[in-house]
Amino acid sequence: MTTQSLSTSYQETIAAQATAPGRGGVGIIRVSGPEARNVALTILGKVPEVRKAEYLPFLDANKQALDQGIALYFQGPNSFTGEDVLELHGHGGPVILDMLLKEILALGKVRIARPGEFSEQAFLNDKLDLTQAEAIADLINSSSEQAARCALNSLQGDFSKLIHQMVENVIHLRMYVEAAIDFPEEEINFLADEKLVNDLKDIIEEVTQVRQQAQQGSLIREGMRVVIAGRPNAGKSSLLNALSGKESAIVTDIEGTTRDVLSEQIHIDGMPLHIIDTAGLRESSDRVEQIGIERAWQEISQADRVLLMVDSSHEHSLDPKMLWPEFFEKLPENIGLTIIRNKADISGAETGYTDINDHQIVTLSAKTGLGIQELKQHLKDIMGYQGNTEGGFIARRRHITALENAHQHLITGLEQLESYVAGEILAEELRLCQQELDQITGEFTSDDLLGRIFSSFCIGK
Ligand SMILES: Nc1nc2c(c(=O)[nH]1)N(C=O)[C@@H](CNc1ccc(C(=O)N[C@@H](CCC(=O)O)C(=O)O)cc1)CN2
Ligand SMILES: Nc1nc2c(ncn2[C@@H]2O[C@H](COP(=O)(O)OP(=O)(O)OP(=O)(O)O)[C@@H](O)[C@H]2O)c(=O)[nH]1
Ligand SMILES: [K+]
Repeated sequence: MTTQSLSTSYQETIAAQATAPGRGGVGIIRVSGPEARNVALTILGKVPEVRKAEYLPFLDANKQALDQGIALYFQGPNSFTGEDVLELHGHGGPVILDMLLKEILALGKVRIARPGEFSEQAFLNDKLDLTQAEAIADLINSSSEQAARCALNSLQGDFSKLIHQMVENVIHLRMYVEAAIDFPEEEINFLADEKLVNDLKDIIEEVTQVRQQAQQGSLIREGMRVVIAGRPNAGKSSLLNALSGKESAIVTDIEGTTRDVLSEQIHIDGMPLHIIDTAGLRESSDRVEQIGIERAWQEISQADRVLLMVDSSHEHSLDPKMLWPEFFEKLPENIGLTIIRNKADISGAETGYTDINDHQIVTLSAKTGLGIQELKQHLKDIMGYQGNTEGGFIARRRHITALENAHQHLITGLEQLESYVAGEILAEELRLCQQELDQITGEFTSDDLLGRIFSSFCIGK
């Protein structure tokens, strides 16, 4: 871990195609860094007026026109990256754009950008913090309108603001506690002050709330993994089809139809879900089916939720331990389970949601669609999905982990304070808490982390 205050500006100039590869109406080559000016002088014969679109030929080394396009010039630090930026908006054909990029690289002072490097420059030049840079990638990759709106909220700084607020409060407490330690005669009085305990509890509450919001944000970004498991012919593939609204999986009355894992991404009122259909679980001597069953268990162990599907016209128990003891024993403890009682149309069971002895049960018919709506509602409920993006922001696993760690440091600090009036330990826990929060925005990071984040961006971003 290293603390970063990289105010040093980039020495290198980078270039890449900013628009997606392939044919398009317009294609953009972006150049960022100290050489952007010289590139403009060579390719355009002039440096365009700042932020004013100019229509002019793009020239090769022999002053021959390669394309006739629009150029935009931004003067650092007033640009996306904080460096001088030249944008060449040409005709969007792969050959033309390649020729243009080659011409720029041939000048010898510009190299091709790594994936995410423009955004990395922006981060290193303090144009964006880390959550905002991540939000750009999430905005581009978002698979629903909800996700896009939340990513934009993050990009505009909503998430960062919450983090900064918490950091500020932690710093305030640290100053108080450290002052107390510095005056040993007063220390006990200082630390025994009820206000300190209350302030600490307030911050814990704040972190808890932001963590919940972040969980929503991560759910919106990634989607919950819901695995449908059960015996052959329970109707698992039929349920996948009913939820996805298409005939993704083969449905037959032959047991063991599904042999491999099938996955569909769907949205319920904007909540993204990965629905995973698995091979029916049973003893089998068929090698292919056995592998399918192994894969089913792998999926189950990685699920956010398992839907255990049973045929309600055959199985009457509502208690999974009775219903299927072997399944229940093998199910990892931390994975939530909902029992789906299918084929209500023939069993006559009443459709809808019930919970009995802590077991959550949805009765439905995958064939007729009765009860599907209630299942969707149930899935929203268990994820605490609200469906509005007002103030929502996108979040990643790493943010949640940092918030969890920050929370843990506060809890430990509070315990130490309440049980032992241990000022030194509290001060240390507060310092570690701040460090965790600072990692979220990137005020405190490692090169390793930055590398991992930016390298997952697309090229030209
Ligand atoms: N043509 C083009 N469109 C684009 C981008 C781009 O780089 N080029 N963007 C790339 O992702 C996004 C927009 N992001 C941008 C962010 C900052 C600045 C910029 O010039 N910032 C200056 C001035 C700010 C101001 O006037 O408010 C600055 O920060 O000082 C430009 C684009 C989406 N559309
Ligand atoms: N009556 C009725 N039949 C259903 C219902 N759901 C599924 N079925 C039938 O049950 C049979 C098995 O359905 P599938 O969806 O293939 O079952 P599965 O659990 O995926 O089966 P495997 O792939 O063999 O594990 C088919 O004949 C379906 O038409 C339902 O709600 N009501
Ligand atoms: K089947």
